[in-house]
Amino acid sequence: MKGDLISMNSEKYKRQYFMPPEECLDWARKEYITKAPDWCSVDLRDGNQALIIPMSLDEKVEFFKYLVKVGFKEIEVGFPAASETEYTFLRTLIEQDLIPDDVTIQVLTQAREHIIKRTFEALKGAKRAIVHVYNSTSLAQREQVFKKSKEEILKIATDGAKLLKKLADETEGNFQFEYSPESFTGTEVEYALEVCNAVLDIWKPSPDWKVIINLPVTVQLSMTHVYASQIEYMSKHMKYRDSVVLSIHPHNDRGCGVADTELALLAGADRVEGTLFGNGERTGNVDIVTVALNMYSHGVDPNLDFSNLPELTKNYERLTRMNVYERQPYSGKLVFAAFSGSHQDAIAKGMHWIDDRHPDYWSVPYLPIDPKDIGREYESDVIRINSQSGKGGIGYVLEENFGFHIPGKMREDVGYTVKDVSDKQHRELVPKDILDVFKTVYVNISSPIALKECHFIQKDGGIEAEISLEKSGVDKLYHGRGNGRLDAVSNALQRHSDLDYSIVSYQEHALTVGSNSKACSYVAIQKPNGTVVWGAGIHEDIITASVLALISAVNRIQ
Ligand SMILES: CC(=O)SCCNC(=O)CCNC(=O)[C@H](O)C(C)(C)COP(=O)(O)OP(=O)(O)OC[C@H]1O[C@@H](n2cnc3c(N)ncnc32)[C@H](O)[C@@H]1OP(=O)(O)O
Ligand SMILES: CC(C)C(=O)C(=O)O
Ligand SMILES: [Mg+2]
Repeated sequence: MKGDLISMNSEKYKRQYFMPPEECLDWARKEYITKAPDWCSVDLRDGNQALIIPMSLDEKVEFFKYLVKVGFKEIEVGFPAASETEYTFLRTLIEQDLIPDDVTIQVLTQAREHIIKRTFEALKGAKRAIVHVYNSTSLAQREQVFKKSKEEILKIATDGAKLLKKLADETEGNFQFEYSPESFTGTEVEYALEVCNAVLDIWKPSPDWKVIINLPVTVQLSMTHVYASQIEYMSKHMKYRDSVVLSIHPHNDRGCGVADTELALLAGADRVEGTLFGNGERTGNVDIVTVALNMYSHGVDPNLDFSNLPELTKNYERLTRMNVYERQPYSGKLVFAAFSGSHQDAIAKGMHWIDDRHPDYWSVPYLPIDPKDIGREYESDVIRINSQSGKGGIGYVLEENFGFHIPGKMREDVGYTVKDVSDKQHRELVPKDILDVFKTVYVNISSPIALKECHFIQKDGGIEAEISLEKSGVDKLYHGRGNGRLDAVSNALQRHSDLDYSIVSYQEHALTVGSNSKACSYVAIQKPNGTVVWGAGIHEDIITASVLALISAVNRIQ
């Protein structure tokens, strides 16, 4: 029942897409994408046309170079008839010989005579180019924008195709053609096929001169399986199929750009047009970084190099004035970050498992790929500490950054201490903060008792300790005897005070990070009521480190 306050009304909507006329579900039986498609970046065209401030000439040149560096072999560089900058950019690429031999540029034009002519003018001197022509074919565009019949819309496409052929014949250069029935997802599938086949009949492609037919998700109107079925239908029924590169161009209106791309590849698509980080009209074009790295995580080489994704992200943000969302797959600042304790624990154990067993494949819980492969750092990107964190993650930070191998039981104690600081201060703690907390609370604690000196002699099969301690500004000597040095010191301490405890844990190791000449010891003492208190000591001398750890624990009792 609709209440007075509800102003949304789903009844005003109906589905605007068209299912293919026969069942097309072969794609559903395929499990994963087994080889990289041909990639075409449309950052400099579709991405650029969606920016608040389109890129300047210099910015486009710089962006083009990054796309080449990433490994794109086809790059849609613009809509040369759109503006002076677009035109000049294309001329700059050609005249300054900025296009590598293994890269083909692509330009977009509407199927309108003067725009196609202007496009060919802009292409003069290009050794090679893909000329991409489009017109809208959807029911909505036919009825509302063009007010033309199906036959008239088909004629726009075929007239455009004829003009491309004519001008390409008259212009020096190696031209490949691409046709897009724009707004394909709102077009009756059989009609889209008829238009594409009519264009192909004009171009008459061959295996040596293939034509690209691009079936865009201009606007995402359906669930992903519908698009997959549409692509499968088009692939099965398209004429000259062996001479056609079947391309897709998903947008992301329903948030399914990546899913559409992946299922369309299963359904027979050969080529993907998209952008870095999913920039593009409205909700964007498909994010090629995500599709490529999804493939990579399945063990398939995407043929694109994202090994320094943080740098690419930074340059992209600078040049487009857009922000990459923190949770954008692979590239977002937080996408490898684990704040929560159980995730951190599993990641830390997984990383040790990888290190210890040296497996030749990656498998770490919560990390679908190795962050290092794309230039991310475990230390700063993965384990991040706040009040949701746990002993595993906090111990991992202290170990990886500062070399402390804190005993398992002590980790729990340190974990609660550290997360409590984050909780009270209501902020994330960086590794240096965590080190500060650890040192302030546990290490070389010298109040109320401070160690001044300590000497040992071996006597009558045991060890005698003489320790000089300062308490309340007064130095005093204490003597004790035990089986070992620590035992002797502990007995000295207990004989001359009202302290009552027993040592229940002792561990030590060399500190290999930061200072390689120091040792760290950890001591746990237990009071008669069962309470366990930990202390740590750091010193050049391993014995002194252990005495400092004991005194730290004793001081923490008081
Ligand atoms: C889905 C996409 O991303 S498609 C790419 C869209 N990108 C852009 O449009 C960016 C660049 N575009 C431009 O700079 C301009 O639109 C231009 C230079 C191409 C054309 O500008 P203008 O001549 O001012 O016309 P405008 O863009 O308003 O186009 C409207 C006319 O083109 C027609 N038209 C639009 N697309 C097409 C097409 N693909 N084929 C044929 N005619 C078309 C419209 O029906 C309309 O015709 P009308 O004048 O008879 O009413
Ligand atoms: C020009 C076409 C391919 C386009 O950008 C779209 O349909 O989204
Ligand atoms: Mg588009």
